[in-house]
Amino acid sequence: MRASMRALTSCAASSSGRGGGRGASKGGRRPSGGRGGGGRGGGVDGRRSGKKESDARAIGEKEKHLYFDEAAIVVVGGAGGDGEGWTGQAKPKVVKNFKYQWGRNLKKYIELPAAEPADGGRGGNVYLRVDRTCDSLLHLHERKTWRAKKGYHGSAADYAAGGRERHRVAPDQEHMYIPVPPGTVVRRKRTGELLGDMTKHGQTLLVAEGGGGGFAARRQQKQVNRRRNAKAEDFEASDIAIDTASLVSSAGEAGEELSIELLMRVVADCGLVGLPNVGKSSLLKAVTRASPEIANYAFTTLMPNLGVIKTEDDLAPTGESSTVMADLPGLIQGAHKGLGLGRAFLRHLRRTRAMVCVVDASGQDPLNDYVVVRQELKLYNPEYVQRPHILVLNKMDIEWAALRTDELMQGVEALNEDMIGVPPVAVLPISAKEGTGVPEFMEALEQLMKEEDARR
Ligand SMILES: Nc1nc2c(ncn2[C@@H]2O[C@H](COP(=O)(O)OP(=O)(O)OP(=O)(O)O)[C@@H](O)[C@H]2O)c(=O)[nH]1
Ligand SMILES: [Mg+2]
Repeated sequence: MRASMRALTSCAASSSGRGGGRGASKGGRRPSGGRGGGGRGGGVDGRRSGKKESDARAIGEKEKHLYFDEAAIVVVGGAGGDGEGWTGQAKPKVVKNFKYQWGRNLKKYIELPAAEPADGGRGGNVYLRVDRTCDSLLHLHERKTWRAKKGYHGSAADYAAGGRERHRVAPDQEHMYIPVPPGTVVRRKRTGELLGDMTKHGQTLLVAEGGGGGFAARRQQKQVNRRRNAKAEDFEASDIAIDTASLVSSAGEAGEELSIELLMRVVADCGLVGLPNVGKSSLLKAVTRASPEIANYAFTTLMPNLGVIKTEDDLAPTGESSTVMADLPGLIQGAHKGLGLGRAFLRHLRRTRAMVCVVDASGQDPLNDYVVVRQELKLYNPEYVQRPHILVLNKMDIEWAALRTDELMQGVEALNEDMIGVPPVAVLPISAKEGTGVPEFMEALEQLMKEEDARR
């Protein structure tokens, strides 16, 4: 598995639909699914009254983490183009007869029949497409409704086909592709029905189909008439316009419209969990090329960071078979109920196969910290504490932490399954800052992932 390093850029909406630059007027609304964060009110709703502020800004830098992994949008397929109305203007075309020779019984000019009115083309479909350079759903908050292009009308058939030839049917419109990050789960908003789970780069999901084009026909021609009328019967009577020249043509169908909810769960092999400020991001930095923000205060990390574990010779530029590690925001007691950043990111562990629990060995009570983290994981999802994990005792460069290593190791052994779930496969004292013990950690992790692969 591979993943690109996290760079906080919102992916460009590579849609081919009309009005790409138009911001939605009502976007930026807080997505449903009510998350905690009661204390940070004011931001979005307060700003909504602000005049023409872009929605991207309305979300506010600080509140990005509330929105980065969920979004609700409306997708609308393009309407079909209308069938061509018979205007009576199309006249038979008079052209020179190239077979004409003087003296032979051939006409000098011949008449070509008038052009048939053309059917409308199909409207564009709306697809979601996984893009690995995309790392959040933030860009979907900038625009609420995603509408694909309308189909060409029958009258534009020859223009749309780009040639001088007259076409009986206008060509189909291009489709719209909305980029989503790997690990996006898509649901129908009203019913919650699962529409797709998108994990692989390039994977597409059709979410709204474009409408069919309208038909065009002339009534006077008997043969055509029978065929055309049969087609036209598929439509409501009110859709069929009969003009003075007794033409039967129909308007294009409306495109499908659907409200969908998108939810992102990062795709990673293992997740880093622990209380805030214990050095999770520092460890990610030490073992991958990722460069997460590191600072000496709680909740430095607000959104998951991903990194690919460096290989020994670092010879895997394609990242094949490398392990992807996710650094998550810090957990606190009550996180399973939504405290801190709570449930918002606990779901990102869903796809991981293994975990790394980091505790600050220089802290007041590292063993208790470890139990708190395991309990929170268990309360959120009992299955989480059944997955294999490595316990990392970090900040061993601090003297008093190093002095109590043995005591901590023994303490861990004494913990029972009720408190921590399955025991750790390894307990490793390291210093993420200075790099001591990091090679051993990488080895243990590689071993663990190999075993996990073998088990599958
Ligand atoms: N002495 C020492 N300090 C460390 C070590 N690892 C991390 N730190 C420091 O601990 C502080 C927190 O580190 P982070 O990596 O940001 O911790 P975190 O767990 O990601 O924190 P949150 O994202 O807030 O949950 C920073 O000041 C680091 O420099 C270590 O091995 N030794
Ligand atoms: Mg961090």
